[in-house]
Amino acid sequence: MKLKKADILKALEKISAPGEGQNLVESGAVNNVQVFGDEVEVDVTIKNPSLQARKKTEVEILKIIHSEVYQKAKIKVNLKVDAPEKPTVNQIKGNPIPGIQNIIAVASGKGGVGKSTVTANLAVTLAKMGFKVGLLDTDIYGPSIPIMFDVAMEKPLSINVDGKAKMKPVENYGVKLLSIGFFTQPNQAVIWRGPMAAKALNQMIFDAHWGELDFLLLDLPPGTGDIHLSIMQSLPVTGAVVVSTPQEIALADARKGVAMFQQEAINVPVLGIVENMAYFTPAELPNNKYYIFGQNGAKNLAENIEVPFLGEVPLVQSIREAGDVGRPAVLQTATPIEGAFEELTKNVVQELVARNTELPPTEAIKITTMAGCAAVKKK
Ligand SMILES: Nc1ncnc2c1ncn2[C@@H]1O[C@H](COP(=O)(O)OP(=O)(O)OP(=O)(O)O)[C@@H](O)[C@H]1O
Repeated sequence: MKLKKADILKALEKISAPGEGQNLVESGAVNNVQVFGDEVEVDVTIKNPSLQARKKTEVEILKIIHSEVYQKAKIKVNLKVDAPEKPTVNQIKGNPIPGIQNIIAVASGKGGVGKSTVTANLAVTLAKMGFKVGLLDTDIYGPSIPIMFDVAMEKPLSINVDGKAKMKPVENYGVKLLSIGFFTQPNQAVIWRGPMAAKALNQMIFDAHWGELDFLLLDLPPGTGDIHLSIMQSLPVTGAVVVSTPQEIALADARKGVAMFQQEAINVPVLGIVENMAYFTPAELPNNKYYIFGQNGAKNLAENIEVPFLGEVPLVQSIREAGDVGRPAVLQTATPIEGAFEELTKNVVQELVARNTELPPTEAIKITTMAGCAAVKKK
């Protein structure tokens, strides 16, 4: 028997395209029908990639041609799937905090690599550039921001905002600060259970009067634990910065830190990796570099896992001293340290701008130009 293409197409009109309101022919799913005597070949492309949809479409095509056109037709179905690409942009999660434009989480896999030191100097550099900056120390295990900003003895005041009692961040060096350390005794070992810590953090985020901020930096606890998850879930984190030393064991943990942000459930864009303690420079021999923890480790890691490398910070005694006395090192102007942090901060802002242009505008992302960034203008 000689089959007719028109009859086949008419029969195929009785099948609906999976996941679409139209039939297979109307929707354009049928790309081609070829007929050779009693043989039929149907090329069809559907949008639903599930195995069930593919099987169902194929079986329906066979059935309808057999029942409506010719029972003994020899049918070949070439089925392709053209699923719409998943949006590659990252989603902003959590409730936006009114007035806060960008939230940057600073993380490290391993403890003690200088995450708080980098966060503090990044915050002060952004403030020096003219941005409005807040820093939330979420490190429940060892909150060091109050010491690094010389405000360890201060307590946030309660103020009345629109009839509600709100916590007023402590301020120093142009940076608004809240830390879990303000609510614990210095000598007391606080054992936070996940939900308790999450509650305390939520209060510091949502019951605080941060006002207008261009950037809220989050100093995260080291590692990749529960607390990280609850922060990522309750806050629209714009991007993450991962700090590592060039040392092998720190790098292995930094890799995990990056992977945590990139997990599908978290999906926070990684702005890049910072190499802290990249080399040691003695004050009396400023041109000598000693690669105590190895050379370019974090830089190579960044290249390897294809995330931006944001910059390197040397291991310098004055950075440690500045942290201990509560005056971040970048406050000493015209030093190589100030220069290194300016370069780093400029790169962070640049990556943030790039990331914000790729995302649909939301309350959480508004910085779209480098205007106001003094370090950028200088270059
Ligand atoms: N580039 C640097 N040069 C000299 N000392 C540094 C440098 N970076 C950090 N330090 C010092 O190393 C110690 C650890 O730094 P920091 O507390 O910032 O690390 P961390 O990763 O935040 O630690 P934690 O795991 O406790 O959160 C501090 O004494 C700090 O002053």
